[in-house]
Amino acid sequence: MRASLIQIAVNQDESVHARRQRVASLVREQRGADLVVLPELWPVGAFAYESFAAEAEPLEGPTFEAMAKAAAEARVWLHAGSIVEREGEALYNTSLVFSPSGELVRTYRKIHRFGFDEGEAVLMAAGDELVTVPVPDLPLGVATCYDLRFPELFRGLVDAGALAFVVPAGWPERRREHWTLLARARAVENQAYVLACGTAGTHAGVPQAGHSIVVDPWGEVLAEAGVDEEILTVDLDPAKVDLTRKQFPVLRDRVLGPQPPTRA
Ligand SMILES: O=C(O)CCC(=O)C(=O)O
Repeated sequence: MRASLIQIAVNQDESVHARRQRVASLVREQRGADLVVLPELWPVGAFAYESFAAEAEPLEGPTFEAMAKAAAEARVWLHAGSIVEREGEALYNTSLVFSPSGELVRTYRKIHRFGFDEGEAVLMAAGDELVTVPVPDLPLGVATCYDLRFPELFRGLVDAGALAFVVPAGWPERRREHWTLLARARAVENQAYVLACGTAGTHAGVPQAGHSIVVDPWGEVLAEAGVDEEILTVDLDPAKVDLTRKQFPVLRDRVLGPQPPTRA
């Protein structure tokens, strides 16, 4: 299974509309991949809090339209990162996942909002549902950015059958070491692939970490981006998850939680 992570530069000198067009064409260029992943809140910028309300979209708004079309044209599973979703008065940080026919198959509303008593934590409502995506051979568990700091969410996704985690983010440069360390930790402790796709550039005065990263179920880094816009393309072997879990069956030794489902 071939995956492409598109680490988009999110700078405020590009309009949301122009970025949407540009990203749609980058997705179309990934034809031949099985899975394409985009970062968190790439239309508006994860730290552009002052623009959240103005750029909020209904679920089936302009980003949905552009990404559904791009997924169908490229014939890929597309984790289209997240948008500021408006439902009634509430805003959510909502990820959209499309099938290769361009059908919206899953949405995920970020559960852990970042900012403590500011920013996203006060402007957005929290999701409350774990979400997995039935990609053939490699079921995905999804999480968003700050969620990476909460291992219980990932354990829940393993219990729901995830063999790989997709984590779109807009992680800031000043905590880049945490980003790569936590991505590897989630892979090692759950014996699963981690595909963590961040943003490049600077918006709202916050330089982004870049360094999108793909980690295998043994914790080896398969690919890691630099700080600029970049596309990472990696080949994943779903059998490696089963093999790692069989050869070093640490998940079987869990005392405090349920056993993950066994696969034939
Ligand atoms: O946890 C962090 O250090 C960054 C999280 C973040 O930027 C976010 O969730 O938007």
